[in-house]
Amino acid sequence: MGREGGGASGRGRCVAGPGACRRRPPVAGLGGLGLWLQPGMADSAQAQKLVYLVTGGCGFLGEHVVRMLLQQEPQLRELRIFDLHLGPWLEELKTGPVQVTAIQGDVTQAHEVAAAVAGAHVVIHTAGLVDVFGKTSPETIHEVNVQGTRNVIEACVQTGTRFLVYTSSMEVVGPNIKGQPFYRGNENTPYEAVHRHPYPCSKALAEQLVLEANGRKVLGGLPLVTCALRPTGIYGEGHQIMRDFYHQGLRLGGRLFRAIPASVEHGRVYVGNVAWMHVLVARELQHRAALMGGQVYFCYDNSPYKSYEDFNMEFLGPCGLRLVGTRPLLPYWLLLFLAALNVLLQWLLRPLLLYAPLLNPYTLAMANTTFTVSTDKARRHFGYEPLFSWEESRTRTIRWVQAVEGSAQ
Ligand SMILES: NC(=O)c1ccc[n+]([C@@H]2O[C@H](COP(=O)([O-])OP(=O)(O)OC[C@H]3O[C@@H](n4cnc5c(N)ncnc54)[C@H](O)[C@@H]3O)[C@@H](O)[C@H]2O)c1
Ligand SMILES: C[C@@H](CO)CCC[C@@H](C)[C@H]1CC[C@H]2[C@@H]3[C@H](O)C=C4C[C@@H](O)CC[C@]4(C)[C@H]3CC[C@]12C
Repeated sequence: MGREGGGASGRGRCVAGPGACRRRPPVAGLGGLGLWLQPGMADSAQAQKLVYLVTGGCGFLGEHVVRMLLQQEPQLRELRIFDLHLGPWLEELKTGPVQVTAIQGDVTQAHEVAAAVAGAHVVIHTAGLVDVFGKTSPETIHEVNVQGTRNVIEACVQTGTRFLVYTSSMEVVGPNIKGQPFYRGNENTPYEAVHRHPYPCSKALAEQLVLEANGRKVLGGLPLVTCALRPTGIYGEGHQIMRDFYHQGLRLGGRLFRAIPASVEHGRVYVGNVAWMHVLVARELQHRAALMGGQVYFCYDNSPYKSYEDFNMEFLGPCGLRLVGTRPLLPYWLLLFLAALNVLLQWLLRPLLLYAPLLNPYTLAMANTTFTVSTDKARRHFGYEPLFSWEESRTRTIRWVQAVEGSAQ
């Protein structure tokens, strides 16, 4: 089978700045948080021989990947979790049959990365700075997302690790700076991937590095096999932005005000399915290197196509919030003005405090531009089917928001 590339390749331009097998379903409910409980549920009948490293393993997605690996990867012998900030929840994982090694480290430090990678069979690189709110400088975003990824690749080459899965992003493709819609497109849909914001620029550069590294000889002479997963907007247990919207709604007396037309579709995917896709890709990359090496895959599931705000209401609605208005309450030009004002305020206040509201010109453009995917490439290449139905994903997320509510009282 030939390479699938072309259209939404994401090898776009940055115009500014440096820069199938379904196994046991995860067990629900961790202290009411809806996170998964049981560590080390790997099937003991199969040989446990592989060492996996998850960078960013304590982040929103990373934690789900870690728990999913422990539940769904029978070949796992040791799981290394590498993160700048280690979570206390890691302790509970250490009692299971799989050796869990927590490594506090920084991806920008090549020697720390190399030490963590040495001896690992597979690296899942999810660590990154996700910042579209101006909290971090463009230089730092570039350093962590691009140089950090370069360090991971070099560590694989130097230490002989052959399989690398990179968590990329839909933003590698778009929405682009022209705000052109990408309507239910796939990995081959033509689209002008041109970015200006530091975050998508950094993800695009990092993804390119990962894909170009496919086939490089690692220590021992065998080829490195890489691929990149591009989630759309991830939601689910632990999603900070959902939490922010929820608290904003509570502050506004249980209301959120519609700012985006209901007709603008924004792609969303459940975190459990994104984690499952990572586990499956990591496993199948070892058997289907010729087909999967150097490929990109959008992360998808059966979550409905909706606007960003309407989608959030699927969870926030049952938790008592209401979205006011069937149309945006403010005209777009006024929203844009407020977004620009926020940028000015952020700049003025910077010496005193960090002002980083959800609304800025970039987030407004993101939310206001249709970007949805419809693809079956992951199913065709490595048998991916979502592990969680939409109903399950929704229920789990609602339960988690309700627990956030409980803990806030
Ligand atoms: N959240 C989304 O909607 C989304 C969508 C598409 C892609 N992604 C990608 O998924 C990955 C994970 O995103 P997330 O939403 O879980 O973000 P997150 O911030 O929750 O997790 C990122 C993790 O990386 C760690 N990290 C940051 N800098 C590091 C460094 N220098 N060294 C080591 N670890 C470091 C953080 O401590 C954190 O635990 C990112 O690469 C992001 O670009 C996220
Ligand atoms: C104008 C506001 C009125 O309610 C709504 C602002 C919403 C924004 C804060 C979010 C809209 C789209 C989101 C992004 C998208 O889902 C995909 C992303 C890719 C990923 O790699 C990182 C997260 C994000 C950039 C995500 C961030 C939040 C939005 C911009």
